[in-house]
Amino acid sequence: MDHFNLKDGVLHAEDVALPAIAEAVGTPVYVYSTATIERHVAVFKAALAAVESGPEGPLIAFAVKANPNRAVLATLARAGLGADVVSGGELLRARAAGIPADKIVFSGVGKTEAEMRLGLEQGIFQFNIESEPEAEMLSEVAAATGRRAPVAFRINPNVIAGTHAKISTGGSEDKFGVAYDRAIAAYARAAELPGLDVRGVAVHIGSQLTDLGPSRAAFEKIGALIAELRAAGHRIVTADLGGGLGVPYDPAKPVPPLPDAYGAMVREVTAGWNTRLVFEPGRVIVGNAGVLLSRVIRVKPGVTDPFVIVDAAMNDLMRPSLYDAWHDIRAVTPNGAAMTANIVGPICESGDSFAKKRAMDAVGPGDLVTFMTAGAYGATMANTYNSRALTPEVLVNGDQWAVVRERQPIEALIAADKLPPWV
Ligand SMILES: Cc1ncc(COP(=O)(O)O)c(C=O)c1O
Ligand SMILES: N[C@@H](CCCC[NH3+])C(=O)O
Repeated sequence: MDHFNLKDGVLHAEDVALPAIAEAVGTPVYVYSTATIERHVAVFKAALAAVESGPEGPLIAFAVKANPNRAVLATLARAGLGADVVSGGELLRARAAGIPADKIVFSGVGKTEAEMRLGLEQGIFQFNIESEPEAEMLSEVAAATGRRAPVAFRINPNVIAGTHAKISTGGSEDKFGVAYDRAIAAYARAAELPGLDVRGVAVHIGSQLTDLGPSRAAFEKIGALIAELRAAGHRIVTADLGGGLGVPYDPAKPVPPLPDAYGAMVREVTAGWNTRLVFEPGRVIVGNAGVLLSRVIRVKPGVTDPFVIVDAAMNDLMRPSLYDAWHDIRAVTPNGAAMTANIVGPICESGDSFAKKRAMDAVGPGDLVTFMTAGAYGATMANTYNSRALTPEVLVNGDQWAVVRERQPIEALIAADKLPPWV
């Protein structure tokens, strides 16, 4: 359940009519619902209420990459969430939004020395490191300042997640994590490094997972590894199970497992682990909490189906062109009629297409449409291709709303380029 519903024939975000936002801010614009975000946090927390996770309970570290808007992060901070970050930039954003450093996990295969130093200075909860060379570098950086970095190795369990290849991370040919078979040797070496406090394991096999089987298989392997590591004398006190839970995009497809089912599976698999569990949900918290609101520029006849040309494009929402992802498309003021159309943006790429032969509400020039389930990996993946300024973002809360990122002025985009003296 989200909070985007028709009221008196007009699509609302909570109690705010979307045309009011479009009038005031222009289109395209991302619109997020506070109530949906808060509801998803509550549902996710409740789903994990019964897992064994030591006296402090699980650490739920929101995957900042899914939606790094500072107002969104501040909303999550208020709800008690930590953050999973993959760059110094994300770390600083999370801190700027009020997320305490001791609730921050730093993931990613390519942390630089500067990023390691930043994490150490901030006093983050844990570095999830992804290779032996990274362990060596982090140890050196930490030891140079007399610190010991709290560390978990991210393990690549060689489990195929069954999601889109571009968002699958747990196969042995993927760049992520230390190969399961190398784990024992990696921990043994890392335990000798002066700058590390190796105290955990981590795993994340992919995103938009619609079947719990692969996650279960990966977690079972992690459980076996924890036992092996302890037998080898390592102190393992944290287990980070990553993110990845899918959300419904296409109403015609089966609904992915709900957080409750995920929580029950985790509870069963992790019973007796005697670790503090960490979770890194992204999409499941914010995916259905956002829409991209856009206006139809014109409708162009096609050979079979018309092209509905909207003012949003692949630079604003990359998912359809990158992953052939489905986003439901709704009219903001549906008139009861239906149409089959190709929904495209104005960019000069054939790939700038949101949907082909889509059966949807009938719309015409000037009408508003929404791309649903755009709260995760939407605005954050936007770019300025075709010199299109970055899209603004709006956060709704009941009957209030605020611009939480202004539309980038085109002048700012142009001014960012500097001319060398010879032109
Ligand atoms: C290490 C890590 N943690 C968490 C996430 C969040 O994933 P999701 O948004 O699918 O929950 C990702 C992205 O796949 C990730 O790479
Ligand atoms: N960007 C992807 C998810 C990537 C997850 C990153 N580890 C998407 O939109 O589905």
